[in-house]
Amino acid sequence: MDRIIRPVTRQLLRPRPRYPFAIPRTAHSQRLYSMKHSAPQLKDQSLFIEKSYINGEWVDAKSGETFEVYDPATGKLIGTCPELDTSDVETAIQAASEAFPKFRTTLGRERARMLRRWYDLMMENADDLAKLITWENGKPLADARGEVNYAASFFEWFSEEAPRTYGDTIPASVPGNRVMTIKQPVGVCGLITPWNFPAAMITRKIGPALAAGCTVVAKSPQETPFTANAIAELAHRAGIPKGVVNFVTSSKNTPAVGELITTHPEVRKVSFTGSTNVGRILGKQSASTIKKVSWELGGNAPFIVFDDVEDLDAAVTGAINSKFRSSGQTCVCANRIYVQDGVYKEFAERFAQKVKDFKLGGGFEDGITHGPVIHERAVNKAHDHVQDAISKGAEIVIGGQRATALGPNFYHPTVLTGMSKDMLLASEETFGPVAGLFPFKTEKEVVDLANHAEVGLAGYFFSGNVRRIFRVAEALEVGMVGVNTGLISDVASPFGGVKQSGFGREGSKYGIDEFMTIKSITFGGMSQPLQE
Ligand SMILES: NC(=O)c1ccc[n+]([C@@H]2O[C@H](COP(=O)([O-])OP(=O)(O)OC[C@H]3O[C@@H](n4cnc5c(N)ncnc54)[C@H](O)[C@@H]3O)[C@@H](O)[C@H]2O)c1
Ligand SMILES: O=CCCC(=O)O
Repeated sequence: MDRIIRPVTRQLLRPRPRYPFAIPRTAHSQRLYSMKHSAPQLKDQSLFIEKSYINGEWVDAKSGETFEVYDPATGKLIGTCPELDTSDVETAIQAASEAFPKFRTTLGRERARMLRRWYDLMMENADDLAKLITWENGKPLADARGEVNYAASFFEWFSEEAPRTYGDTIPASVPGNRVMTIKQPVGVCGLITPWNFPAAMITRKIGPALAAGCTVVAKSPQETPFTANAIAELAHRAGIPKGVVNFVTSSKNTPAVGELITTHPEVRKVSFTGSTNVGRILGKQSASTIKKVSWELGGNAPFIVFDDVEDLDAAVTGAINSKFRSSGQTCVCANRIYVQDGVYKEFAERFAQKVKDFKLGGGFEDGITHGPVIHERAVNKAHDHVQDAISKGAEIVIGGQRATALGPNFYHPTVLTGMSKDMLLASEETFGPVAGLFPFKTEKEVVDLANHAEVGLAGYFFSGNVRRIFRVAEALEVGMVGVNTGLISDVASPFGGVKQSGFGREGSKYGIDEFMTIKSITFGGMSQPLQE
């Protein structure tokens, strides 16, 4: 893959894709971008932006400080982004706050059109967005393309929800009263998201926020700010009014920026996706001003295969999809794979065979099925889980080592058998390409094991018995269950967890409610007789 930026002059001469109305362009897109780094060849190189987006402008940190972002596959510098501090983010919050009174009064239909334009622009620029995702996150290009579709689907979906934020009329229990409710936008929202889905985690929050009539300050992850910035540029081109969406970047200042967002009185809602530990900190901070909050936190998903599975190959494929998607770095990845005694051996053989066929490498290389993990700490965590399991009696079927020849962030996809509940992998989210297969005997035993976790995001099982399907789906302590499938992510389906995986639901018909409040209006003296 040619990863050298085209000569700037050719870029400027090239006709730009036009949207069927005048696209406002930022100063950024006129300027010559830096030639100092190698980069994938984007069709529209002006989507690669080393700035933050505040009040409709691309800006630097007032301090002039920046932080560096590296390609996890090659270790090469991608570029730099502004190291915003609290005074910069205060400006973003003020911009969102000033934009709110006007934006909240726009018609749902107008907001629908804005979101639809943003969706269309994401789809028009899908190849470039996918390249940016692969570049800074490492996932294979085909997966990145899938993420762009998924991410854009939240704008499409919530463009359809925006005009339909209905209230109720409610029969009062007080004589003469009439009660109705209206739904109103909660206000300025602070959104904080992780690197594992550089596009989708952001759009899953901004889509419903804007549909509801809120304005936002989104803090993008320090590992993957460039995808977020490209999405911000598309917001600009889609005509989202200035101040309505603000994208801020920070690395070492993140805790201070997070504290500002979660304690600022003008911010009325915080929605965070990330680890349970950071969620706990943000939760405490948000309590200071009693914000409305949504927490999409860590998982440790059980994946159960019962002896009565109808199609063992489908269960193997489901487990592969669930475990190894994004090299094991999704919050809904299977972390503990429980297989009943009667099919354990056969399942393990077929599962390991599929993993042998994986091709590990840089996400831009042809034929690659799995890329690097995000950084060396992630490799170390995966390896620690493997070493811990081996020291407690597990066996390596395949993998179990760093793939050092490819680079420091690569780990061989690994399958372990003979797992037991005292191993680290049973209680901690690995967030890496390590599959541990745990044998079990009974339904009761496995449901107890599955529920023996502080978190409860997703759970999966394969069974051909309809009574068992209902029993187990209802008994699992998780927010999302996959029955005879390993893939549950869908804009139409409510996404979220229970226990220490957090609360709130994203996507679906429920997602917009996280950004609205219900106001009841009671009318008194309404039961007079008809006038003669
Ligand atoms: N439930 C979900 O929908 C979901 C989705 C994706 C990822 N996750 C979870 O996210 C974790 C992986 O992502 P991660 O390692 O980037 O998580 P993380 O919690 O370290 O970071 C997530 C985001 O929070 C920011 N952050 C970190 N410390 C902060 C602070 N003190 N104040 C404000 N912001 C702060 C980071 O910059 C990043 O943008 C996993 O646990 C995974 O399960 C959950
Ligand atoms: O990593 C968490 C989100 C994954 C998804 O939405 O499928």
